[in-house]
Amino acid sequence: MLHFNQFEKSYFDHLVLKIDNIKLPEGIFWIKGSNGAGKSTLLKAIAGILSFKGEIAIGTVYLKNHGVSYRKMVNFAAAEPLFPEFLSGAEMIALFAKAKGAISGQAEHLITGIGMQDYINNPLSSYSSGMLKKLSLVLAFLGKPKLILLDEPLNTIDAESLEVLYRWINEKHEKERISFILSSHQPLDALKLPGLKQINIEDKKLTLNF
Ligand SMILES: Nc1ncnc2c1ncn2[C@@H]1O[C@H](COP(=O)(O)OP(=O)(O)OP(=O)(O)O)[C@@H](O)[C@H]1O
Repeated sequence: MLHFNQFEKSYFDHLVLKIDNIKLPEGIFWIKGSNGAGKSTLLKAIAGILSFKGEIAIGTVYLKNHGVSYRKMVNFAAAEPLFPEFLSGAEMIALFAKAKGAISGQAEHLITGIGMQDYINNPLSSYSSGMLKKLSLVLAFLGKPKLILLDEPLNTIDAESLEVLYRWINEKHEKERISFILSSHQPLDALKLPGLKQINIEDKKLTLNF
């Protein structure tokens, strides 16, 4: 599904990650590594929002050569999402829904599914960190991506929303064959995500533990 070839990411002279040649199959992956290991860096590179050396591709669609088509296939929720404070949640979702080609009704289904309907029209400046996190999750599920990247999705969301998130991931994977890469310092519940596979980042390298 996701192919890395001669991938290297450095910040100035500091090499963070080097992946010679790895093909990740379809699935749900938990990317693990200590603080500063490079998890967010990798997710941002896959999302196409960080420069890097080498190639990342989904099938035959290369991020560097087919940027628009590639980015349509990849959705990303940042660990600490930042949004324009003057917009409402509904306006933010409408923008993303259009950009991602979401079908009619999908956004409303996600908003009510995760319980945001009571404050969806309020300005984002009034949102708590958990409310912003839920918004970032809704945005990540919009459209029809092939891959959804969730950086620390468990941070700040309540137990009820976590159950919704597990259900959404399983449904999307089973029904639409969408793959997921999640980073989390908190343990992910393997019973609630059957087939969860682990990836490790250690010593600037990626190891597939499956
Ligand atoms: N914008 C940046 N400029 C310079 N160095 C950076 C930048 N972003 C990250 N780094 C460095 O890259 C390395 C990997 O950082 P990254 O945020 O990807 O780690 P992480 O595994 O997500 O960490 P954590 O578990 O603490 O969130 C760290 O050494 C960090 O200092």
